[in-house]
Amino acid sequence: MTKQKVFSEKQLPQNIQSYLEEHVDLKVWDKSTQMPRELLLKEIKDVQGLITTGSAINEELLQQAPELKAVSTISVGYNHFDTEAMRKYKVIGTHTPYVLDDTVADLVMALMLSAARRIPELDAMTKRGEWKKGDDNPRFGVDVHHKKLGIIGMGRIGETIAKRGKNGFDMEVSYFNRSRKPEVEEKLHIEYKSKDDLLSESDFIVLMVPLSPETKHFIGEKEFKQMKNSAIFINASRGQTVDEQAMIEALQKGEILAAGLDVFEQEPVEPTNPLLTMKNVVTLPHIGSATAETRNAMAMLAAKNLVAALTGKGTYYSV
Ligand SMILES: NC(=O)c1ccc[n+]([C@@H]2O[C@H](COP(=O)([O-])OP(=O)(O)OC[C@H]3O[C@@H](n4cnc5c(N)ncnc54)[C@H](O)[C@@H]3O)[C@@H](O)[C@H]2O)c1
Repeated sequence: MTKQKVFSEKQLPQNIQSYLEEHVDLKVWDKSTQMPRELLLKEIKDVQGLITTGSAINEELLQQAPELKAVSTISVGYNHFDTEAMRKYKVIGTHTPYVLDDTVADLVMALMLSAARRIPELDAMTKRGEWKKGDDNPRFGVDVHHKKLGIIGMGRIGETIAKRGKNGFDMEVSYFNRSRKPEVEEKLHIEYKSKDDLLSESDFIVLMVPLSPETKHFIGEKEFKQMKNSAIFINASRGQTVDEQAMIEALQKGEILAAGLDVFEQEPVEPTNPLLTMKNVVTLPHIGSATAETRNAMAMLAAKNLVAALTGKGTYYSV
């Protein structure tokens, strides 16, 4: 039987490429740079499967891929999928939940600690040779342990962060979510709060909702004003869940103390973005799941998802 054609717009580790080659006729974009859209549109004309990381899977693309049956993203967020258009064209979408939860939660803790203890700012100061003997008050940060942690979005990753906050740092953890999670409340001894209460009472606010029309600018001017002036805000979800201009103003006006950001409204972030020059903002280039082990696990899951979706054998995580 002839193998189905699959295109991967991302280079894959050798073991995953070998796995795919056993099952499908694989072609890979062999450069480490982002594949230009027009080339992707050419490559997908006669394929049944596509492996992607963030390209828009929309009507424009689907129209040009008459044989496409499944698209597998190496990510858990799938806001780049136009799910309605994919349903219309009968194209299955798959993603990679669970395998990255601990890695993203670790990064969120790193952002909390870095912002609270001013790690990047003081690391840079130390390396500039500006560490002088004397009073160290100017280098004081704030504690993380025993503080109030409010998590917005108590899903797979939110729960993993709650566990770390509660068990690792003795924090008082509360959450806001679309639906209450009594089993998680009981298991982790955490409390459900309204969005308003969570925003006004938490010392650390972590945003972990998926990006959707409903969550675009989920945190904006009103929400920043509700936060304590001492609050530290962390976003590791998607840049557009936050009104970035409102966040910049909140930081400039001292309405919140600091922020830790893995994601931005525009990625890569523009070099002129005011957030990049603020000492009380920790900035990262969207590396939530970026460890060798986890990216490998995500790529393998994406490969298995795609093979299962194309062959109808086995299970896959559909979006
Ligand atoms: N920074 C990174 O590299 C990185 C890595 C992985 C995931 N993410 C982002 O994190 C998101 C969450 O991942 P997850 O695996 O925990 O997803 P999940 O689906 O398990 O959890 C999301 C939670 O948000 C809740 N939610 C959705 N809309 C809501 C709303 N309007 N109001 C309140 N709650 C709402 C859901 O009920 C769910 O409990 C992903 O969609 C992705 O965008 C970022």
